[in-house]
Amino acid sequence: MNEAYERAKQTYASYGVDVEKALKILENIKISMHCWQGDDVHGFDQSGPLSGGIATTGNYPGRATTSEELMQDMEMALSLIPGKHKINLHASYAIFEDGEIVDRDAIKPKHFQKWVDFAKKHQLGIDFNPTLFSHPKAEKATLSSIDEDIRKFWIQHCQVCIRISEYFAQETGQPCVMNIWIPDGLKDIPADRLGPRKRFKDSLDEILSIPYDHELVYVTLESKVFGIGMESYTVGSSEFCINYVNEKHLTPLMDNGHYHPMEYVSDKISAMLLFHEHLALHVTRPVRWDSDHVVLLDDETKEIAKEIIRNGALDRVFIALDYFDASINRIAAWVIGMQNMQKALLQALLMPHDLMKKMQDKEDFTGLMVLQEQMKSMPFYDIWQQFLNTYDMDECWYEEVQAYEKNVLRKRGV
Ligand SMILES: C[C@H](O)[C@H](O)[C@@H](O)C(=O)CO
Ligand SMILES: [Mn+2]
Repeated sequence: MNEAYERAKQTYASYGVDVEKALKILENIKISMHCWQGDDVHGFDQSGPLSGGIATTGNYPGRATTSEELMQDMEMALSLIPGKHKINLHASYAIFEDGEIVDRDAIKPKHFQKWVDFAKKHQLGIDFNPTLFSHPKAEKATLSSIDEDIRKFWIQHCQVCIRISEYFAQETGQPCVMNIWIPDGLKDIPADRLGPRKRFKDSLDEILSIPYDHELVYVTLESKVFGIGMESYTVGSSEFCINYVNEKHLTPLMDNGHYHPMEYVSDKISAMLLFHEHLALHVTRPVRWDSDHVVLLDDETKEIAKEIIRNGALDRVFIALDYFDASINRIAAWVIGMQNMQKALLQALLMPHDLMKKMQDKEDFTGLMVLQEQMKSMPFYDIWQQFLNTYDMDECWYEEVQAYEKNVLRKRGV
């Protein structure tokens, strides 16, 4: 018997919290792990620079440069993360064989068959993203382009991505969240804000005019307030995206790096849940701006988790991570972020939400503050250890990552 765990369980029980129930719920929560942390968002379909305001800093050795390496690294990371999850792919991670070169408007399910094999081997679901950046045709604008050929190219790209998303869902037996984000915008003050948004709307209408199984594919739309090179105006603003998903019954996607620094996604979740069946999240850590730092167990991550749990929205919120840090060991970056999301959810599951809500409703704000502060020094560590133990895991995972870095990553020569 684990005495520390049993004692901690009793401490939580004294607040009316059922620890075993919380652990059971956590076991079944899937978090979508983004493949692009492993190769600094390069992808396999082009060798040009990153674009669309996507930037990585750092040159930590061992970046994955092939699909084999990326899968090997993801496998390593997943072996250190408790539970069964999903992986999140971008279209730029298509795998071409025998010298085949296929542009993004013509990629097919077969170019992702190895990812499906990988997912099946590890019992993972797959989420997907059309890649509308880091491509010669994305230098200016994509779905809002004034150039009809370019706009059509990206419409076609998103349509083939819907087909690939259906394939993922059929093969894995789990729905695929397919997220559309465009980097279109302007560096300086626009003369016409309406035109590009009108073209973006028309493009989305055309993309979504193809039939697809709405039970298998959840199309989401991700807004952004600004980006590098589009500081003054983004076509896919929050208002645009929220209104569009409302009209078309799509799913909104909120990335917590995509708002003004004093705006919090945690505060937006309840409002979105009142009007949408589902909500998708990109959990990240914006340091002063959309810097996509590794997710920590910080206040906003914990608050996001609390909003999902206390509103009973686990089956309505798709949780994905979105960050890319090239300055530290990339496998550690995955493990830290994934485990922190799980820790935040577990902490939220271990809170007496009904009691707290009653206090708020009775306007007992002093009692509520006392209780909220007490929650911060609960014996969470012992519960987390118990969770790791059920998966034969412990806190010493970094030693395994260090050994992998020495034996595998450092031998790659990048
Ligand atoms: C790779 C990107 O993070 C992603 O496509 C998008 O979700 C984003 O957040 C752009 O800032
Ligand atoms: Mn994002």
